[in-house]
Amino acid sequence: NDELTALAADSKNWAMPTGDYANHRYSKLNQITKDNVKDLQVKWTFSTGVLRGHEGGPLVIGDIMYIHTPFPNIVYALDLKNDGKILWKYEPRQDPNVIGIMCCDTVNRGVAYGDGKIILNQADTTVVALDAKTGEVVWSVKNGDQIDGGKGESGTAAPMVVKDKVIIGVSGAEFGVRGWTAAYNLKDGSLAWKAYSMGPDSETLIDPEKTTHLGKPVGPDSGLNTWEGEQWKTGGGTTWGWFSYDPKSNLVFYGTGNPSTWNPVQRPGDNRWSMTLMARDADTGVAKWLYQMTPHDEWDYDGVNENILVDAMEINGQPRDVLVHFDRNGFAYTLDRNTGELLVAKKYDPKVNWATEVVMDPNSDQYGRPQVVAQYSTHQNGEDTNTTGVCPAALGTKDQQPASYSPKTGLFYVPTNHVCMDYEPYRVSYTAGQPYVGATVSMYPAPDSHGGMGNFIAWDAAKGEIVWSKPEQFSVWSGALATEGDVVFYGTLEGYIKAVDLDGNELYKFKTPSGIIGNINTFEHGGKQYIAVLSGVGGWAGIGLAGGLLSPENAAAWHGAVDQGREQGDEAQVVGTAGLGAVGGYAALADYTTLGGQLTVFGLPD
Ligand SMILES: O=C(O)c1cc(C(=O)O)c2c(n1)C(=O)C(=O)c1cc(C(=O)O)[nH]c1-2
Repeated sequence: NDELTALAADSKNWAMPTGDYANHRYSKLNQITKDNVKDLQVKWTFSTGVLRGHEGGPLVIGDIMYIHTPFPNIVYALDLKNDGKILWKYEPRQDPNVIGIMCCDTVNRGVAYGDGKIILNQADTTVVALDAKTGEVVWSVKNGDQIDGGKGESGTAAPMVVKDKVIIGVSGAEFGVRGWTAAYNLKDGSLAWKAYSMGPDSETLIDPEKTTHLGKPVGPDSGLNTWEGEQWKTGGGTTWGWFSYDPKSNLVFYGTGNPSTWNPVQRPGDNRWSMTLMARDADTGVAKWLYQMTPHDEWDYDGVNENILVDAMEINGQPRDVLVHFDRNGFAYTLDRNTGELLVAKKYDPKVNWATEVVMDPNSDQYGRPQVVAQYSTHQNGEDTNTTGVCPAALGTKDQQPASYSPKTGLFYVPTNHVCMDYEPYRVSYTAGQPYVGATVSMYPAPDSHGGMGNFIAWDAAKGEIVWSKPEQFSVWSGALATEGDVVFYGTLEGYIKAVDLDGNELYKFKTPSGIIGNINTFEHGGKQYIAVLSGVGGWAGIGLAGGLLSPENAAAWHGAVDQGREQGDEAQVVGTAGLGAVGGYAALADYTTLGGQLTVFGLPD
């Protein structure tokens, strides 16, 4: 999309949720520098009027800022010439029952702009195009199934506009949804293509001869033959993360999530193509290459995290056009993005213990596969056995919180989790629209470390090495921003926005009204650079606060809803394992912050 490419290239704007097609989240703006960032002041604020977790961040196009909220997914257009005066507001009417089928809070990761329209992917999976000037509905399509009597599909992912299409993902692997990605025509919302994560080739848009996995054709019905019977029909592999796009190859990149259920004993096989990086032609949806990072997942290590595209990265003395992906499973992958060749796969947290390594020898029959440590194999330990001390926890060394890449330093700045877990699989039966989880999880800070649950790190993706690591008390659940002013920003679950220098030294912090799980953005208006962020604690890590689950009564209700069919334990155990294990792990957050959606805009003194 030429208009969008031009808008994104002008650093005054923040025209796409991901900053640019390459997902760099880097800005060439350089008025705010490592020397003056300590002087930052709050310029104006805006309450969204909505509680619960605020993910994503504002878009800025010219004089207008667009922000969105979690359910009910309100969109505001704010006037930058007038301290955020409301130009228009759009509030969709949605069935509130959708709240009950969202696994990890009622989040939404942002709206996209294209062709004079703002595209919203609603919780109930309706996709709406709004006139960017007036907020009027231009078109609206029902993307997923119906909530009542449906399969449990919901929407949280940010759309990406590519050429004349908008790419949309789906959530619901905790409900046995079979994941897919759809492309709609930007003009009128008609469906251009839809590609399932598993199933027959005609539905996965996989060409048995031309689509490759680690350089080899995948062969017929590869999305069927690593499943038992019809299990692929409830196979998970949802697509709720970030998209990236390379105009040179016309490929769209994204990852697929966990196979359903979380109980691995119940679904033998590699469960292709869950946990897979996918490169698809933007016009047709046909897959060029696939790479499954975690065959037969046993830990809920969804593969949906962002793919950051870097041109001509020097690897072993050779320039390669790469894709860099920090997976939930604790390995950071560097691949040739044109061929899917695996170049680097290294742990980005030294505590990762479920696998020793990813095999890099193309001649080995284990090529590309993580080498699982038997002690941490929840499958080998079996149903109703608690596998303890697995690192990372189910929410991964990194979850949805996107990293940033600085072309200036050649390094990645990565918000991470430093959390381990106990995981006990149990048998579940599938009922459409009902939870299909199949494991009880509890989480805690990585043992024998700094005691905190997060680190903010700098990563060298050519070498596969941590350059520096800054400990944080809680997981860093916000997206990072790197800038040409040699400052890197991120937010914390307690609510701080923090600025660090290129060595990770803290230069500035400010406590916003609620925990930050949004992504930090920057823009220029009236000749001045600003920093903008949404506060509003929640997401999976903050579900105890967002879902009100910190009391035994509420936790039991939630636990009962999500872990249906499971016997309840004592009160402490119920709270500890509620919210799919996050409530107990992040309980101390309640000492620092509480709910509230707010935008804060920072700038230098006049
Ligand atoms: O499997 C799914 O469909 C699905 C959906 C979502 C979501 O849409 O938010 C999350 C997850 N899984 C998930 O595994 C996860 O860790 C997670 C964290 C968050 C969040 O926003 O904090 N969402 C989700």
